[in-house]
Amino acid sequence: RDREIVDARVIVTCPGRNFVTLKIETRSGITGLGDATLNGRELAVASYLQDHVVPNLIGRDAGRIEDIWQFLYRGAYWRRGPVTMTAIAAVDVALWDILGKLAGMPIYQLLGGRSREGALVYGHANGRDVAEASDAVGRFIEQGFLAVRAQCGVPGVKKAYGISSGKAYEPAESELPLETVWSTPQYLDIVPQLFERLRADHGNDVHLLHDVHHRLTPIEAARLARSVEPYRLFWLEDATPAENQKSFELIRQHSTTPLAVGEVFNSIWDCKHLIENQLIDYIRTTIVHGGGITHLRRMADFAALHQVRTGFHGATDLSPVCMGAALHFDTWVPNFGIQEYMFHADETNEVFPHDYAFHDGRLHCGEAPGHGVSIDEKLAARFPYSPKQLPVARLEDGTMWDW
Ligand SMILES: O=NC(=O)[C@@H](O)[C@H](O)[C@H](O)CO
Ligand SMILES: [Co+2]
Repeated sequence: RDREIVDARVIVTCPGRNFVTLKIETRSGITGLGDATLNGRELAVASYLQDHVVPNLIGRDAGRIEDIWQFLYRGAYWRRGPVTMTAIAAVDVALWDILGKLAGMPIYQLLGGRSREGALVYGHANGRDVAEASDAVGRFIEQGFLAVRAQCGVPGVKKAYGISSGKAYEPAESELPLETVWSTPQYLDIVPQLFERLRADHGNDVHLLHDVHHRLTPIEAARLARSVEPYRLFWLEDATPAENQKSFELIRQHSTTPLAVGEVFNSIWDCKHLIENQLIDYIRTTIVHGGGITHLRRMADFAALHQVRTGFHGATDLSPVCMGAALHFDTWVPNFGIQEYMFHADETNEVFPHDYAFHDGRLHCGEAPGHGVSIDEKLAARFPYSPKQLPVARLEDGTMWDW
């Protein structure tokens, strides 16, 4: 009876950017938190939880994590999709958090214990041109990062993905989507120049990553992957949209550049073909959008069978609650690859006190029971939701493209 769920509340707050958080409370007073943030579609998940999931939670045993996952996945009837799986993830992570507090153990211990000291992370360096991007990479190396993602502006393209020139990068910056214009030919020319310069300026030891962000066709992606081979990237991410998982065969045929994909996936079915045919090297699907710890454990174990490693998405639109849970997962998972780490805004960190910490190029989860992240609800209430959507991209002739 102590573990009976007596309350579950959805908290929408905007400290620096919008976040949706689910707080589940048990009869014993122990509470758990789950991130439910879906950038640009936050209120859809808030309503899915508030109106359709929470009524199903009251009265259940918080310890029945798997059964609640199966109930919410199969019981929704309309299976999968980012809204459903983000809502399920929020419940799942909150229940793992409660279990940790009941057991007096950090979540990594519940999963099977520590497999490493800290999670290798990569930071986001960007610049309007190659020189500015190289300076930004240098600053991350000075901060102790062992891995850095580098993005640079594309001549003739305003507001290309990933370019914030200095301030923190927050793509969902307008109430309705910002329309950007995209040019592939210019991009295919500048990226190899960027990495040639980065290797010349910073040497071969630092791990360098790049995010194509879905903007190439498979053969263009194959060409880019081959053209950056001399610079030995840690990975080339989202090289082409992956609804057609087979399209990655074309990239694989032409290059040994490691490939990462999956931040927009929400279940194992989105990447089963990619993984079992070893078309990728890292799976990016993360806990908040991929159905929580319960489902990500299945995905990671399946990936391990095919020597595919994890590379969790970790942008600022995934809250510290997700980062906390992700780091416990990263600490346990045997086939760990790397963890994306963008700095949250100060207000975000104040609303979500946490015990993870960065040092020696790695993020270290804390030892607190559960995932170690809490929420200051009074402070959260001072940041009302502010409608924001992600940009869109069109080609120069107006054709709708991928951002
Ligand atoms: O690899 N990281 C990314 O691609 C992110 O910057 C995504 O554009 C945002 O999280 C979308 O909300
Ligand atoms: Co990405």
